[in-house]
Amino acid sequence: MTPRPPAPEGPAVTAPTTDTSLRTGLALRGVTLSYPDGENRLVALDDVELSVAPGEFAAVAGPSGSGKSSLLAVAATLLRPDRGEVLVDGVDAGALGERERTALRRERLGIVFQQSNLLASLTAVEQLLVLESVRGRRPARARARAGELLESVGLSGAEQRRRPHQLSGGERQRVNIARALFGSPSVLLVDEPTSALDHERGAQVVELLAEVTRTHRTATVMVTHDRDLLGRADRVLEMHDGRLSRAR
Ligand SMILES: Nc1ncnc2c1ncn2[C@@H]1O[C@H](COP(=O)(O)OP(=O)(O)OP(=O)(O)O)[C@@H](O)[C@H]1O
Repeated sequence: MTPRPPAPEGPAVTAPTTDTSLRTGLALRGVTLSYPDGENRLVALDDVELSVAPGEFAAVAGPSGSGKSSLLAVAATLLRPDRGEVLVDGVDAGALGERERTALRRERLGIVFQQSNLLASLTAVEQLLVLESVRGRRPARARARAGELLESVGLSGAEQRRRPHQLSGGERQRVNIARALFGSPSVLLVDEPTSALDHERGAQVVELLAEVTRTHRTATVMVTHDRDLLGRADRVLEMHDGRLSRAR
């Protein structure tokens, strides 16, 4: 009997999906997620299908408790689904070990959380540069890129030198977006970006997200319960009891 060649090593990067629509951007296929609930389990995501292409801005709306944050946590590879696949640029996150998943997250995902999690003691530009100690880009280059990114989200040189408490809620959210873009992610995941903002500031942040999706070619998913903010999205999806359907 002829011995078989050894199986290729390493993450699923070496074995991308054959479906070309899933090779770039984000895809969730048949994703089901449940949480323990007493004797039973509460189904938070029920057979969810979602593909978002590079340069596409998808918004997910839905009432409180419908599963929006769970969707983002699974897409961010922070929670493993019970069933189904999460593909980032064609890489199946479920096939990766913990370390490789962390690397995937760092290299390909940008995440903007609902609560601004900026570090109180750092200026806006330092919020981005602190990530650099992990990535090892040359300091002068990193500083220049951080400055450019912050400028592109509308923060002047003076604002870039301020600490979070010296910035408005909208400005802090802009820093969060610039920080998420700093690693040049393929996928941008945004959780309720406007919950701490008034309507006008909220609309400006969503406009910015639409713009960065175009210029950075990210596959962007924003979840929100604010229906007034959906106009700028290329596609709107509706979440209800863990099921995702297209609204427009
Ligand atoms: N860690 C957990 N353990 C148990 N149940 C959970 C957990 N996290 C969420 N749930 C439940 O799962 C369902 C979906 O919650 P999820 O937070 O994803 O909804 P959501 O649409 O983001 O809600 P909101 O808009 O209020 O943030 C809810 O019924 C919630 O109570």
